[in-house]
Amino acid sequence: MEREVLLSIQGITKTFPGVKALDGVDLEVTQGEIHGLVGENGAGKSTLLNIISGVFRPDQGGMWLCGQPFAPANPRQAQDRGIGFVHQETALCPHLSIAENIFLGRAPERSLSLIDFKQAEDLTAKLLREFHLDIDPNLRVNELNIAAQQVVEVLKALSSECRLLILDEPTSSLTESETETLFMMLKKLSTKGIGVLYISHRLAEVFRICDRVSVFRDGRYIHTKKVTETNPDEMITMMVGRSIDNLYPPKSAVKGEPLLRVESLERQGKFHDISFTVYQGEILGLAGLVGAGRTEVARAVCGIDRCDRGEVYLEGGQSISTAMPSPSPPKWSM
Ligand SMILES: Nc1ncnc2c1ncn2[C@@H]1O[C@H](COP(=O)(O)OP(=O)(O)OP(=O)(O)O)[C@@H](O)[C@H]1O
Repeated sequence: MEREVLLSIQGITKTFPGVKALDGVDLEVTQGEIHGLVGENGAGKSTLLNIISGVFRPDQGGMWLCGQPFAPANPRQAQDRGIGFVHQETALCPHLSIAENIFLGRAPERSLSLIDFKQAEDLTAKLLREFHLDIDPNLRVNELNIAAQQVVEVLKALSSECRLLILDEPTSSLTESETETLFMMLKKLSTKGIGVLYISHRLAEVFRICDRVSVFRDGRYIHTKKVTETNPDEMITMMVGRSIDNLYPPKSAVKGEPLLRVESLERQGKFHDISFTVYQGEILGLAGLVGAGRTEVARAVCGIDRCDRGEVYLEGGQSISTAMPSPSPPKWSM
């Protein structure tokens, strides 16, 4: 079934002193779709989001929301037309409650223009229940972790009857289970017909959550594809503008001497059975989501935090104790 176009962007250009951030870009988001926007750093994604949300005015080009011309002069106008924005860093008031944040600037009123806090609280509780979120609407935002704050941002956008929700790198500070909660919310929004524009550098997420994905490169719109009809390699090729074979230079298959060997490192509740070796001339990445234990492992290897079990060996087989935090990190012999 053809979905109706929610947001249509045509020929948008935006120049900052010395740089053309957007060069005649087009984009179409349909109702109820989760639309990924990907591109390398500096591709122009944030500039476009800022134009849609009324922060910047374009130099050229036009936008249409539900078929009507859309040219917000400021974020308030964009919000009034149904644009919701969840920022990478949440923009909530930390000392106000969840309900107060959600209804800030447009709280329900009683007689004599007094704010009806009870109604704001009830409406917030209803929104939270709708997403199966067991959070007290009266909690102050500074008592919430980043994930819960982001949930509040999403609910804030929804309570203002948003038609298009824009999320900019929403999972960068979330754990795996928090990411799942966010995805559950986004799926639910899409079933209500709300369009979602999802900006992320994490292609695996884009392929998991999005229906279609658009690629930008150097301020230009490149292509839009259904995620079922493309793959991460093709996306990367479009993002960087050359074949994926050239993306990373070939590496030497010959390993140098082992410099650091970590064996069965364990710290209760933090990480378990971590073993790896780093060889001369090698770059070893520790990947994982927030809360996966990467920082904790690195701190333990450096002797900053203690471990319950395991060994760390330096070049030449010298073992360093991981049982107690070192007064000073071990000296690496290079
Ligand atoms: N306010 C600004 N003033 C001057 N130049 C800017 C401004 N905002 C963005 N730019 C420039 O415009 C270009 C596009 O930047 P933009 O932030 O939109 O890219 P992006 O795709 O969002 O990158 P990232 O993924 O790193 O956020 C870059 O060259 C950037 O330096």
